[in-house]
Amino acid sequence: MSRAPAPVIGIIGGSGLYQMDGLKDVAWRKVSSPFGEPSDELCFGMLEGTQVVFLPRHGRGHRIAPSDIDFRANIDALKRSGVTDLVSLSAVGSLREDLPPGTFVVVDQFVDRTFAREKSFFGTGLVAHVSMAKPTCSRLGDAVVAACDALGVAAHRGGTYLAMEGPQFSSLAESRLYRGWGCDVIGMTNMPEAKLAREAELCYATVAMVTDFDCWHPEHDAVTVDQVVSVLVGNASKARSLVKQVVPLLGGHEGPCRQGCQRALEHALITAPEARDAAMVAKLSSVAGRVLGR
Ligand SMILES: CSC[C@H]1O[C@H](OP(=O)(O)O)[C@H](O)[C@@H]1O
Ligand SMILES: Nc1ncnc2[nH]cnc12
Repeated sequence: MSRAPAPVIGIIGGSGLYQMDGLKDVAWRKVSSPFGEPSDELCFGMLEGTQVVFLPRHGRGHRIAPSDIDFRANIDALKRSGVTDLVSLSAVGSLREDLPPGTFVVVDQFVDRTFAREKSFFGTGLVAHVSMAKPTCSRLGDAVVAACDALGVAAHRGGTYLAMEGPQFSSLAESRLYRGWGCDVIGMTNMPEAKLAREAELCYATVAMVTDFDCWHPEHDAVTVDQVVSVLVGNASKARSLVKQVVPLLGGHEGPCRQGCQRALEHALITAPEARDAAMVAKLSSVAGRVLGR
C-alpha cells in the first residue's frame, strides 16, 4: 500500500504577522494561480523536518484590504504548493466579556456576513456543494490547543467567528446583534477563506487572537487601529511561538484526516461529467484534481 504524503503545513498570517521566523532553508517564491493574484509571494521553509508554507494574508506591509484579498488565489496557491493542513492566524474583536484581549480562541464555527467576495471555486459549468456543518478540522484544533497549553498561552476551545465585510468596524447595533446571535468573536477575513479551504479539501483551523472588545463593551465605546495594533504586537510574538510548537505536532501525523476534510469533494460535484465546462475543469486541476481525475 502506498504511504500518504508527508503533511505540509500552511500558515496564513493575518494583521501583524507578515513573516515567520525560525524557518530553515527559507525561500519566498511567486506561485501563479488561474484564479488571480495571491496576496504575496509564498514563503517556503522547514521547521524541525516539516515543510511549512507561509502566506501573509494582507501582503507584506499590509497592502490589501479585507474585501480585496483574492481568497481563491490564496487557497489555490497554497494547495498547488502541496499544503495539506492550513492554520489561519487572525486578529479579532471579542463579543464576550470572558474573552479579553490577549486570548486565543480556537474557533469552530462561522457566521458569514460578507457579501462582496468570490466565495467558491465552483459555479455554472461545474457545480459543487460541500458541507460546512463542521467548518474546521478538529485534529488541527486539538494540536493548536495542545501547543497553547505547552506554551502557557490562554486558549479557549470552540467559538463562533462572525465574518463581516468591513473595512469599517461594526456599529453598536450590529455588535449587539451579533452578541445576541451567540457569536463569540468578530473579524473580516475568515470567510470565504474557510469555505474555500474546505472546497480545496484542506484541513483548516483558525486561531482567532483577540485584540479588542468590539464596540458593545461599555468601557470600550469605539475600536481603533491604534488599540488593535498595540495588542497585536504581543499577540504576534505569541503566535510565532505557537507556530513553532504546533508545526512538529502536525508534521508527525500519518494518514488521512478522520473527519474527512481531505475527502470533502467526494460527494459534492453535481454537474454530469459530459455537461462540465472544459475550461473550468482545467482551472480546477489543483483544487479538485483528485475527484476530476486530473
Ligand atoms: C487591523 S484590525 C482589522 C483587520 O484585522 C483582521 O485581519 P486578519 O484576520 O487578517 O488578522 C480583521 O479581520 C481586519 O482585516
Ligand atoms: N473589532 C473588530 N472587528 C472586526 N475585525 C477586527 N479585527 C480586530 N478587531 C476587530
